[in-house]
Amino acid sequence: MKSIDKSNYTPMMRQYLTIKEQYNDSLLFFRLGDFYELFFDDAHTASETLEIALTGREAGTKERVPMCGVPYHSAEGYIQRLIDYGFKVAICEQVEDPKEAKGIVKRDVVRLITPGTVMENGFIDERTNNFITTITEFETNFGVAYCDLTTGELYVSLLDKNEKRLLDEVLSVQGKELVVSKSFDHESIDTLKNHYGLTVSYESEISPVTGYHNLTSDLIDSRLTATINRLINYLVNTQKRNLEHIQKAKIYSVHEYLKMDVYSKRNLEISETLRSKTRKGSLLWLVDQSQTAMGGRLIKQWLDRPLIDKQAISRRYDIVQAFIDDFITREEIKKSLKNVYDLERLVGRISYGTANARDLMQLKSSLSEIPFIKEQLKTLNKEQKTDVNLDFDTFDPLFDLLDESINEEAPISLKDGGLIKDGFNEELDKLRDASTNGRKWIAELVAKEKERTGIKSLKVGFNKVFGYYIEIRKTNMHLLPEDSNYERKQTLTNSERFITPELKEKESMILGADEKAMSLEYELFVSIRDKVKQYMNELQKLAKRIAEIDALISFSLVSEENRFVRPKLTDKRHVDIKNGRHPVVEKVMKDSVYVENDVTMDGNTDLLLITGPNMSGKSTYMRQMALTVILAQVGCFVPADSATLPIFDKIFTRIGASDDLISGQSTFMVEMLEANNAILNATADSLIIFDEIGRGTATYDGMALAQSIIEYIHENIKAKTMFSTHYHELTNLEESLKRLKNVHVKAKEDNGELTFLHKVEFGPTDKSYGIQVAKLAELPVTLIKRSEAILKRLESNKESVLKEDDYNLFSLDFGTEEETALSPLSQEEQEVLETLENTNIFELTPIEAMNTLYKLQNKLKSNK
Ligand SMILES: Nc1ncnc2c1ncn2[C@@H]1O[C@H](COP(=O)(O)OP(=O)(O)OP(=O)(O)O)[C@@H](O)[C@H]1O
Repeated sequence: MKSIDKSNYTPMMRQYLTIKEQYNDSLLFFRLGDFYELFFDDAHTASETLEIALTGREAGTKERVPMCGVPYHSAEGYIQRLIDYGFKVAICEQVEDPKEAKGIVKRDVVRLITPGTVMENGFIDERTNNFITTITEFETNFGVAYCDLTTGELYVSLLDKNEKRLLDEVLSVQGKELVVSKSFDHESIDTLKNHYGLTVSYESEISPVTGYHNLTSDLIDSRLTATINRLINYLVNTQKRNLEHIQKAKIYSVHEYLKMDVYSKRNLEISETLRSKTRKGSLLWLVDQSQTAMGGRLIKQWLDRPLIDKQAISRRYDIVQAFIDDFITREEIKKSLKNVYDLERLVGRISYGTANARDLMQLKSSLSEIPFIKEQLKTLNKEQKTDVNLDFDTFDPLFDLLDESINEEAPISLKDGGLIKDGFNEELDKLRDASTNGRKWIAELVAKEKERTGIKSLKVGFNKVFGYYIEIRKTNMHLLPEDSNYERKQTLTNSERFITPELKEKESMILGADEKAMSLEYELFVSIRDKVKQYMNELQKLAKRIAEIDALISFSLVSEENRFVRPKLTDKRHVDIKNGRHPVVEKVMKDSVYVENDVTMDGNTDLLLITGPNMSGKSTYMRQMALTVILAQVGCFVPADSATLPIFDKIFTRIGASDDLISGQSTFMVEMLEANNAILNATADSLIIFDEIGRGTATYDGMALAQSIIEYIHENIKAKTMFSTHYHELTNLEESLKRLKNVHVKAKEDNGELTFLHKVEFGPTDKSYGIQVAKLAELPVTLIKRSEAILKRLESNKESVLKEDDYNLFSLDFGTEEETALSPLSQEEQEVLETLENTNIFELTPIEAMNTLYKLQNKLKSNK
């Protein structure tokens, strides 16, 4: 907002402007009575985004100030919408009692809600972490830290100073917000902001914040500490409260995990599908059958960071196997887990001070299951020789405390009573008795007065203006004895309302007791909540253990349901998958059966060159391999009859549609950049998957590039590589490259009808069947015939290159002579012919040729 001369404004507006100056990049929700109001530009933005009316307010100046507002009690939904759009919202409240205010009521921002700092339950997906990330630049490194404020998890790492890796890491975390210093001026920030819509916030301070020293006390490297401090400073400054639940920072290194760049993760559809961006249809969707939100979040984290440590992977296999073998125990634990709530986020809310009585009830319900789960796991460890971590408490005293104190039917509100059980606190019981006795006295009074006056319809009511009253219908007024000590309070159309001194006396006793009880209940509740807080670290540990058990049970369920097998991890560089499947394609196939395929790369084979018709299943075969490796390295079983696999260090993929990772680049350029990335970073322990690399340029260029990339990998990198291509000429490489094998996906042609068999076999394919696929796509018969004729000519030509005079454009036969003779050419038809005449077919790639034909055909169709 431009700087404004405040002197012309009313005092309230001046107060607004002063506060707004400090929150320039946020929408300021300014509390006025029962509304949060927004002014000036904020009002324009909010009214457009929220589709609410834009009004104006007198503010001392000539023109009214633009304004819009939302009721404070329903503000949550509006705030959520703004946060979803990537805005930040500063909540400005009255911070003193208006009755005590001298002049204008003091107001201040009590909290800044940003996409990475939302705590509210309904705002965020319960099965996804809400991470906020930070980057700090050092001489030779980037420090990266991220935190989920709702669960308190905190991670930190040092990366080599490489922009691409930095971008990859930040995108891998899938944070909702990024915090950097204002001076952090790197291209990747623009990419993250503009291309990926990440909210970027600024925090300069990296000196330690008081009270949070323990988070970094284990860190020896001052760069890690500085990185974390920036994040903690930002969180404390925005939340303006104690964030005790943030856990000690966990140091990680990207070298401890299977590396995949963001492009590969997206293309392999690990946590969402490429097209619809939904969870359904992704690998995560398939393997997440967890019972708790914590388990769900952990599976997502695992899929993002598969392991490379054989022992750690095998430990997970052992537990998955144990849960398959002892499915009775698994079912028992599964049933128990259904009653376990999101402990991590509950603890977050307890520490944050926003937990209500229902949250504590959820905690109690969760704790009630823990002793049983622990017993079951103990037996599992003993009988199945597993290594499930049992170093967690069963929290008996905490359970007892919650059980004695919190009312099972407690309301959400903390101020209206009903939170605490009878018998928990003597004083509360007394107050409740007083209130109950008072009410009993009133009930007796009604009976007594009815009897005395003979008025059957006499009743006692209550309203906020004058409390308890006796009500008598006007038609019965003559029955009221003269000596009644009734004092008239209100006359209605049909009745009169009275009070009596005794009634008022009891009333003040009841109301006094109620009020005292409610505030005592609140005090008791807060003190119980504070007691729970003391168990915070232990509860967080419990949450971790439960999440792991839940995730491994999920793997066992998925493995059993989908016929997955335990992989054999080998130290040799062998891949031997028998009857492997693409787990997600198989799962969603309804009418047909997935054709199982082997992947065989023994110690002497590094590259599989895959040929086969379009649509035969080349990409699916390669994706199947990548997903199998990922599943194996997260500790899940894999979709095959048997699988022997090495542990891969990195996966590189270039599959399918063009990606928009690096904006402003052509598909071919992106493809080359990705190929280069793989070539520079892959090792002999990596897996490279290249789908038709080189197809995006002219045939000979593409083929030459594809061949040299294959040769380079074969000679210099020796990574296990799957390379699909339509350049059949490349299959000859098998003769010269010893560690390359041809495989092809089979298809069958009967009387010109093509059937895809999806079966992968050794050897090159004999034909590409491109024209048959075009036929399946129902291109016009005349066009298909013409391409068959051209193909024949090309195939009969030994040099496989058409000479100009082999190919007379004017002999094109798209219709009978009579048809063309009868109708003179329209303008469109004329243009089609001219384009054809002027097109140099020898400069076109097959795809460009298809596109050209498609456009021409559309032109002809539009002419009809
Ligand atoms: N093993 C299989 N069993 C059953 N169906 C399969 C199998 N593999 C692939 N398919 C089906 O065939 C379709 C095409 O597969 P895919 O995209 O892998 O072909 P492609 O050979 O890579 O094609 P193109 O060369 O045109 O890119 C898939 O959508 C899938 O439904």
